Amino acid sequence: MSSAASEPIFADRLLNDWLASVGLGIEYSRAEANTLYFRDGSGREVPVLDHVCGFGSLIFGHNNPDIIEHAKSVLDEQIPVYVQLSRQSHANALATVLNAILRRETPSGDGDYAAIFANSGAEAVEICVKHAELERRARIVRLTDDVLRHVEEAREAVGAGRATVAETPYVQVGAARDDREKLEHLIAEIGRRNAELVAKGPVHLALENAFHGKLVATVQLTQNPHWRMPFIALSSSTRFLRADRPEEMKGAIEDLRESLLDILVADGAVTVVERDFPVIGAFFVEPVQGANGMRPLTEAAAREIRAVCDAVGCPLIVDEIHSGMGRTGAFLASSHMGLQGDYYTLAKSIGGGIAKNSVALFHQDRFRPEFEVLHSSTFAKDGFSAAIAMKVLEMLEADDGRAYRVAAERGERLMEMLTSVKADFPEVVDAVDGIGLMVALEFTDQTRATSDLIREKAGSGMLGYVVAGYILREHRIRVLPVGPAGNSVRFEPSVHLTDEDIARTESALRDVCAIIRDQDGDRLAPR
Ligand SMILES: Cc1ncc(COP(=O)(O)O)c(C/N=C/c2cc(O)cc(-c3ccccn3)n2)c1O
Repeated sequence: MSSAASEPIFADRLLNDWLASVGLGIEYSRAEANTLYFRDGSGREVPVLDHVCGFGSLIFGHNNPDIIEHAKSVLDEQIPVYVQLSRQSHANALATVLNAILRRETPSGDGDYAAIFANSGAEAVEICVKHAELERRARIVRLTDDVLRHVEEAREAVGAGRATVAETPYVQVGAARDDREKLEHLIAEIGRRNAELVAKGPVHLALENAFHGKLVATVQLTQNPHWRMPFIALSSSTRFLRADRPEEMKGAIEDLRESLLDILVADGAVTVVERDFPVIGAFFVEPVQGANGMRPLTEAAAREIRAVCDAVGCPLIVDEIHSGMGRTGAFLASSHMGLQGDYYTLAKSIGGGIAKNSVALFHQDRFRPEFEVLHSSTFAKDGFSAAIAMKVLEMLEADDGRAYRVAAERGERLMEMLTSVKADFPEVVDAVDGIGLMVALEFTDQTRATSDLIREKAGSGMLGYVVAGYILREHRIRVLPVGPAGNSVRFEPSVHLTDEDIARTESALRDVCAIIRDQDGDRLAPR
């Protein structure tokens, strides 16, 4: 395999060709704070304002000097990085700091979350899928043990002549007429049906336009069909629900309801009863939807989702991988809307922009200790990423949480600017949304635009990428679309965002909005 430049291409051939086609095929050579640098044809360093910031994984910016210094110091000390299956007190030290923060930021404030560390956000979510299944299976075992005990009681009662089996139970389970005199056939039919139900996997709940990762289980929790459908046969199914339609949520729960058959003896009669079966494994929720225009949940939706999980008995998993770690002006975005989780996931900025790390946190009332040895991975909980995570938490919590206040204030300035652009271009900007430094601007539907280029790119979901290529080329600012829609641009810079950065961004956005307003699409054409 070789490219026109005669060098062999073994990685990213398709991706790099596509990036070049939309004007994003830049190779960066240096990165610091909110700035990326690339070298132009004459070798000169060209600065680019970065609003993508590692898809929101750089709350303290690229190569933050304090984090880099800490990394160098721990490496110079030759800390043990990989010492699996030994006492690694740094894990509990990190979990202790996280618990103190969760006690402050969760609505119940009753803290005590067990921590399982991993290597990526999706792995943290996969861990939640696995732990939720442990919980669900434990509920199923309690139910099936009850049924086994009741079957023995029925056998004993009928055998001793203390109970009889009328017609109804046989009809209930559809037993054949000639089998209706034999209790054993009733028991066998109940056992067969229950075994079928137990053998089925769980159904998971998530919100429409959810993004929870792209591993085998998590890609089924990510609604984008382009990423999810090719692998749908590999994992449990998900019911995607609208957070703003509580009645629909309730209807979906009813629609998914399954019953386990049980057999009871009362007043000399054997009866068959139906018992709720735990089909739903968990409800996965992003407090701010990264792939859905950075839309935050409302407090009402947070209450509804909590009520659904309480009614169903499944864990509510708050996925803070994108929204957490201070990005929205609080450690947890869910603290803004009072969303109380049973599990929490964190990743991205916990790595300080230089390490890979993630964590799943399980409320002690639900945590199953055996899980600590059921899930593992070679690089998880390593000494280096833990040291970096401790430094990041220290920086976030410093000066009574100054970083959160800075994120909130910078986010307000950014949102003010976006709102003013929307006000001046009502026919071009459909929405601006988000919290803190997790915001997005969505364009109006351009699929019927008069400009051929704008219409075609909007129709293929590529308008946001072409706009990003234009802004990069003409304004030296890096933005990317949000999620599958593609007709939006996301802003998730670090706390180092300056007023000048915001002014430059405004100028670039007004330029693009004027192009779209005037349908001057050819100016957007990648060069
Ligand atoms: C809430 C949430 N839960 C789990 C994950 C998965 O974390 P990892 O990427 O660390 O596995 C993410 C990470 N987000 C990645 C992401 C979020 C997003 O909105 C778009 C894209 C993306 C990626 C490639 C191309 C286009 N878009 N990627 C997340 O935001």
